[in-house]
Amino acid sequence: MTHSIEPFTRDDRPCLRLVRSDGASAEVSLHGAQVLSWKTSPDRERLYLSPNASRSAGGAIRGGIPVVFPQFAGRGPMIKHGFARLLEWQPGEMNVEEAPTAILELVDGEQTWPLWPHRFRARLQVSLTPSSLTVQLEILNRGEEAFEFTTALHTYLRVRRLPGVSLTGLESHAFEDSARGAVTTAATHVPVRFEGEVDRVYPDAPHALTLHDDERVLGIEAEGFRDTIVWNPGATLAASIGDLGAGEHLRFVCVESGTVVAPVRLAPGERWRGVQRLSERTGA
Ligand SMILES: O=P(O)(O)OC[C@H]1O[C@H](O)[C@H](O)[C@@H](O)[C@@H]1O
Repeated sequence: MTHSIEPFTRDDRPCLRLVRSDGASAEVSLHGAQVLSWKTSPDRERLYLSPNASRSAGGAIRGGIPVVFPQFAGRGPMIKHGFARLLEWQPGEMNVEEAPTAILELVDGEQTWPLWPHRFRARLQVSLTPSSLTVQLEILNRGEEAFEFTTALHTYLRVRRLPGVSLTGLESHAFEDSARGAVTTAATHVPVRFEGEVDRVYPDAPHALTLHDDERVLGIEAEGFRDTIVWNPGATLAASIGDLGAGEHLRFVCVESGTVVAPVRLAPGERWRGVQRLSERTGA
């Protein structure tokens, strides 16, 4: 069997399914260019998608890999996390030769100008490499004035047992604690664990992290992105979020590669690229 990329519909939304000859697969929605599923084998889903995720045309989808652009969270005047996750992207080039690779694009237009008066092209490239998923976001300034943006790949990683989950690689780094008024907090010198709400921004964070979920191990590498965001809403907040629900916080952690503290500035004609790579290391 060879690799393939096929269109299909999920919850009334046009999507692409990438399949590797070794059985790995990924699904990407044109809505938001959002990766909704990554399976390293047919029965091994690695991403979390909420069973209560919005199915409405213009809504944000809770789970997978939302593309946050051109504003992270409330760090600016725009709607939370910007508009990229709310709009329909266009399918671009596809390649199934070495690794199934799909490109989706969003360019500025009447929908974006009222929100952000800049001329840009965003391109998301999703590649299904052996035991790994590589997602690259490229932003081009196609206008005549410089602009600034913040951005992130807001990855929801599925976990089997939240109390058995730890994230290593950030132990010696201070962070902004968004769950406690963004107060700067000294390095903890222990792996991140998820007991209650965790909402942290690690500025200029290391670019190789490891998520342990009991015996399962996942590598998270970033290039081009400066910061790392770690989020789990905890029980109380999860229960109050309509498209999550009681108990859903037990099924994921977000480990986000972003540039959110100091915005990226692009001169006319300039491009910026950020990559997040998820790699299955070991475990059943
Ligand atoms: O609910 P959303 O708009 O998708 O945002 C979900 C979360 O995104 C990031 O991880 C932020 O750090 C959190 O503060 C936020 O709650």
